[in-house]
Amino acid sequence: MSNSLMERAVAAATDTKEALLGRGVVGQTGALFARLFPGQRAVVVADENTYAAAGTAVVASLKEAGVTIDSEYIFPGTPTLYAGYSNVEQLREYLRPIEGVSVCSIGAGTLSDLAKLASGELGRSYLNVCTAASVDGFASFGASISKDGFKSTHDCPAPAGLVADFDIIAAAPKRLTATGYGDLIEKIPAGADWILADALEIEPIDQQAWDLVQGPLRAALADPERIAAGDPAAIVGLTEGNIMSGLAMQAVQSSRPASGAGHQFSHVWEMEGHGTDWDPPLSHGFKVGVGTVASCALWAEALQLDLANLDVDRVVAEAPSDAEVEARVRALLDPRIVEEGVKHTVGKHLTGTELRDRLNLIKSRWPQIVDRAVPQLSSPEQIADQLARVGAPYHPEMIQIDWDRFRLTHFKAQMIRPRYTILDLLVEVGMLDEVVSRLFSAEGYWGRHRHP
Ligand SMILES: NC(=O)C1=CN([C@@H]2O[C@H](COP(=O)(O)OP(=O)(O)OC[C@H]3O[C@@H](n4cnc5c(N)ncnc54)[C@H](OP(=O)(O)O)[C@@H]3O)[C@@H](O)[C@H]2O)C=CC1
Ligand SMILES: O=C(CO)COP(=O)(O)O
Repeated sequence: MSNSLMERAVAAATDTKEALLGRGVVGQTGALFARLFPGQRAVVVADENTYAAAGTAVVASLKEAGVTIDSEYIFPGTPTLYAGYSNVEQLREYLRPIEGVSVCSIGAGTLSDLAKLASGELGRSYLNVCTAASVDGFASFGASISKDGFKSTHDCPAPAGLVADFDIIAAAPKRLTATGYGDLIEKIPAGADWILADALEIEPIDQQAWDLVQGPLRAALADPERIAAGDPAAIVGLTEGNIMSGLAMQAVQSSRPASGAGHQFSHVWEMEGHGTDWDPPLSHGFKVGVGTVASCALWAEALQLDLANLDVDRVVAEAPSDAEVEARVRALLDPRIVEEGVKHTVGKHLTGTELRDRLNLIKSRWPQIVDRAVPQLSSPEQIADQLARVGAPYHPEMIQIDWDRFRLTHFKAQMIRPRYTILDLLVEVGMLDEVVSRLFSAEGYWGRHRHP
């Protein structure tokens, strides 16, 4: 990636002033901290695993730059730290009485989100040293935290500074690199979801954010074998791709540029607690990867539909009422997340004239949507092949999601976020049931791929 693209991304960011990416840049952490937070002392936040990966180098660099270390706040390494709100509160209350400090956190997705939200709730900015290329959330504007069982992105500022040392990141366990690939590859169907929302005048594409994510995406995903082998050059692309996605989310203060229906599959499983008690826990990117295959399979079916000849009168007449939609959500979703689900699903459900107007727009714009979405998308077979080559799961069986549960996730995923995706289009045209049945029939993608 050109330096100028990263510079443009940081310039577009609202909170991040500097991002240092390169080999050995951990040694510049102290100088960066001193530039960003002049006169402040540092609270080093890590857990035992991430401290082992980079703690000594970070502390040495802070000291060398003359930064006073107020204290170290180290979460236990086992059980694996969870992105739960109680951990945010614990860290926030530790920090609250200490004046004149900023956090220098060391970690991957979970630790960085805990530091981000705890700092954000105190109105303080912070700096993160990334220990793996495992997520796109390092530079994003919000923190993905579970509160009362519902995992969502909590608004809070992104870090003022980021350090991504490729030597540290390349040495992280291989599963973390494969998980970062899973998070990144969903930007392919997420882009198609955004094209759809743009064409239907629901959420216009922000060209700058689009370019930051989609520009370097294909190159970053191009060589899964080299990424799996830990080749530093290939891991550079993956790290940059994920950080650019975070900067794009920051620029538009929304996860839209980086997250579509494929992510929603992952969020459902996470909110159901699937794999959170495994050792190691089932990662975000592994779930997102399987969700990406599912999303591309849905898109492939949708593109075969003749929506330019949609019978709008029939669809409006057969559309369910709000009460029927609510009953369906209540029947499907886990009790812990059902109220949020009802709010989002009923909130975006259209009836009557509003539905008619939307359907007429779908009908008239469908040829244009197909023309724009086709070059953006990959087939589910291609996505599964790329995930297999990087060493990430590409089939629900590989993450212990059984068949019925997987099929039902196609419906639940539409219910947990307000974001308009391919799932919402299929719901509005009254064809989600039919499309899912086809996918799971003997001829459909999942029928033909019953096992990995
Ligand atoms: N804010 C946002 O926009 C986004 C947030 N997320 C969130 O990020 C979280 C997932 O983050 P992810 O990075 O996948 O997982 P974790 O941060 O949980 O890290 C996974 C494991 O790797 C360990 N680890 C990290 N780096 C190293 C290293 N260099 N050497 C050895 N072990 C290491 C961690 O140790 P330890 O447990 O000790 O930390 C942990 O056991 C989820 O909560 C997800 O929702 C995901 C995408 C976007
Ligand atoms: O996980 C995310 C990006 O990787 C974002 O999640 P949301 O789409 O729920 O904001």
